[in-house]
Amino acid sequence: MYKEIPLEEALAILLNYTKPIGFDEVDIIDALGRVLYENVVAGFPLPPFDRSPLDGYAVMAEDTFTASKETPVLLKVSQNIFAGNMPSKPLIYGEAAAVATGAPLPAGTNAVIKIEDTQLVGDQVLIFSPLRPGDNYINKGDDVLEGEKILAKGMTITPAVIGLLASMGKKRVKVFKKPKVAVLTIGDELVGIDEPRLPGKIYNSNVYAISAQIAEAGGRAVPYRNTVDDRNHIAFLINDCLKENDMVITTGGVSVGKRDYVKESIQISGANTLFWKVNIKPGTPIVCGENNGRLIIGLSGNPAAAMITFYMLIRPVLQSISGTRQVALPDVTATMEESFNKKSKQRRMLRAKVCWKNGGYYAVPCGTQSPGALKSMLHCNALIDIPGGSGPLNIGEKVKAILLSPNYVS
Ligand SMILES: Nc1nc2c(c(=O)[nH]1)N[C@H]1C(S)=C(S)[C@@H](COP(=O)(O)OP(=O)(O)OC[C@H]3O[C@@H](n4cnc5c(N)ncnc54)[C@H](O)[C@@H]3O)O[C@H]1N2
Ligand code: MOO
Repeated sequence: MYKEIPLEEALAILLNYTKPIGFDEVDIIDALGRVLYENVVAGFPLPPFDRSPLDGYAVMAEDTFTASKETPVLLKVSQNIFAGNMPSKPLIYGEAAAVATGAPLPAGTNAVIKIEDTQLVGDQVLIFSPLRPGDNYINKGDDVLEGEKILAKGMTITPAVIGLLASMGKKRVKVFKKPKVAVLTIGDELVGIDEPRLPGKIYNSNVYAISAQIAEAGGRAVPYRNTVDDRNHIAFLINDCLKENDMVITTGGVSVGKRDYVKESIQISGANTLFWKVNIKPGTPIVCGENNGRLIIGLSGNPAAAMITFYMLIRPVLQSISGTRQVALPDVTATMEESFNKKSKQRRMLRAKVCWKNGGYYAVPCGTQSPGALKSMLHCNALIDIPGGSGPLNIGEKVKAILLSPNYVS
């Protein structure tokens, strides 16, 4: 006999099985969205030399103190330095060096004047405005110091991280290995999207939606062809999947129907059952087993229920295995903009659209809340976490809204 357990307890059980599984070394161009497995210390400063931020003239500011439009200062142009070239000699009083944006500055320079405030006359230049030491001068190490720890293990790789790695001359980077997750969809009624859909049959959408959620959570989905309701065959497939993958997710066949075999198949496969049923609606009959530290998680076949329990229970597990530091989804207090008329005997995750307006978050339930209604997930960017035993929600009521992704809130 299994006891329905709270969501937090189920998550705590699963998080015991989230040891990272090593690292991959990838080209930085392929590293976007991955999680850094190494600390990165700057081997040299950025910029690596004192440089000009402007096209203009490198000068000694002291030479320009008296310069004005009416009484310009005349300096000899001693050299031309383009970006990528080194100065041929140091600067001395009375001289200027023509410099391009990004060019290294010659020793002796302490300021740069932009070309618009000068006029070239033969091999001399008229300076029309005064400079202070340090004006338009970028010091070596202005951005990054040599020996500075610029990137830390556990950071998600963003375009800026990739840029920094490249500016350090790093072509390859160590990233947490993505867990390989097998997706096994179960049900006599299922057909693949490349097969004819005979009467009574439905297309297998879970394999696609769940695989996409796995990718979004930092895993590598390994979709299997849907399988029929056969307890021994499901047990065989679970074991087969475990040979090649770090985790198995199944959908369908977890409730109390005559052909709901997943609980039994987990046992036949030799795995230990960790729990069956979590106090959350939709998705209550979720079942979880473990074999040699690898999880087998059986989700409801109902497409919306499966997606919601994935967000609440599997996403944090995959993120944790793939090295991401922030595991919990953020939640905000939102005001109900429409009512929700049902009572919630069990804890309920209500699909909703949350938006920010007039200085606060507002929530509108997303249409039908039936566990099989997939379209209601379309505009859903949040789940309203309604405690068990709650009455209907009224307009204006404050609720806890779990944001599925901050990027989804408009
Ligand atoms: N007598 C009871 N019946 C049910 C109970 C209960 O407590 N007593 N629990 C209900 C709850 S809650 C849920 S949730 C569902 C869970 O059902 P199963 O996980 O066993 O899923 P199935 O029956 O296999 O399928 C449910 C539904 O989803 C469709 N489905 C299944 N797989 C897919 C797929 N890959 N792609 C798209 N759609 C899929 C399936 O055809 C069914 O319509 O049980 C309740 N019943
Ligand atoms: O738990 Mo289920 O409410 O039908 O998805």
